[in-house]
Amino acid sequence: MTLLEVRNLTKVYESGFIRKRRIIAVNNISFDIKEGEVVSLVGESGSGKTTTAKMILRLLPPTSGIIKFQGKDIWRDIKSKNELKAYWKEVHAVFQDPYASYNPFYTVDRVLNQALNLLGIAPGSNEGKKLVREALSYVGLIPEDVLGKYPHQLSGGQRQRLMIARCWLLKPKLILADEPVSMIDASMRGAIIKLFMNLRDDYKTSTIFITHDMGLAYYVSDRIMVMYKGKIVDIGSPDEVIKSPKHEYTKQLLDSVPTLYKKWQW
Ligand SMILES: Nc1ncnc2c1ncn2[C@@H]1O[C@H](COP(=O)(O)OP(=O)(O)OP(=O)(O)O)[C@@H](O)[C@H]1O
Repeated sequence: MTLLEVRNLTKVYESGFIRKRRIIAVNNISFDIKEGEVVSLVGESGSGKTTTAKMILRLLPPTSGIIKFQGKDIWRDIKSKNELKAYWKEVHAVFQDPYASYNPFYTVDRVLNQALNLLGIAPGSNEGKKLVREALSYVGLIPEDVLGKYPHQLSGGQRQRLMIARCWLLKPKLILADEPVSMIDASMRGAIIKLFMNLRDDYKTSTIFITHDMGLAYYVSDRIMVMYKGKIVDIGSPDEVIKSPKHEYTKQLLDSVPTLYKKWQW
């Protein structure tokens, strides 16, 4: 089943008052994401990946084009704050820097409590406490190690695990993960990626992985989309993209990945 449809999506940024400068960050891209599918959006810095994610997350309006989630045009049909909240429960973001997702003045419990509130469950209730314990256990965290702590008291890996625990509570249909392991200790990366795979296997959660790392994309994705200067220049299964890349840029990306054929260690 198709979950997300992106059609002819374009974003043009304009800057400057007197001499207007136009940057075509995303240039007429179209793709679908199916239920339970893990798709990587791979490209160099400035290729338009984050701009694409922000439009899908309904944080940034497109210049033109349509984004449909479960058949609903997210920019036309979502009108009220409540509808937007419901959308963000279904389409959830996990960002590159887990520290930025936390408010330094509050303990980390808040990110889980906010999720419980979204679900209409009181955080202090027995059900709320039980769910938090289950969520932490799902991501391999011991409650006593993290609850009541401030974000700076946890490691980057622990902070990102907590963001995935939040996903476990909300059970979104689609996760947009923007470079989710690039700021995490190399030894921890495989374990964090595995948690996204577990969500896919256990709950059919679809994921869009935004990354510049073709090696990572190869091992985690059902499909890879290569983005270059705002356009999707290659799209297909990892083997298709790697064995018969269509665009010169994809070939260059592949040349720069010497460890691609080394299996990821989970
Ligand atoms: N708010 C903005 N105003 C003007 N130009 C912008 C803005 N945000 C992004 N851009 C430009 O749009 C283009 C695409 O940027 P975007 O952040 O989407 O790329 P990216 O592939 O996500 O890069 P990175 O991997 O570095 O995050 C770049 O040329 C960038 O400079």
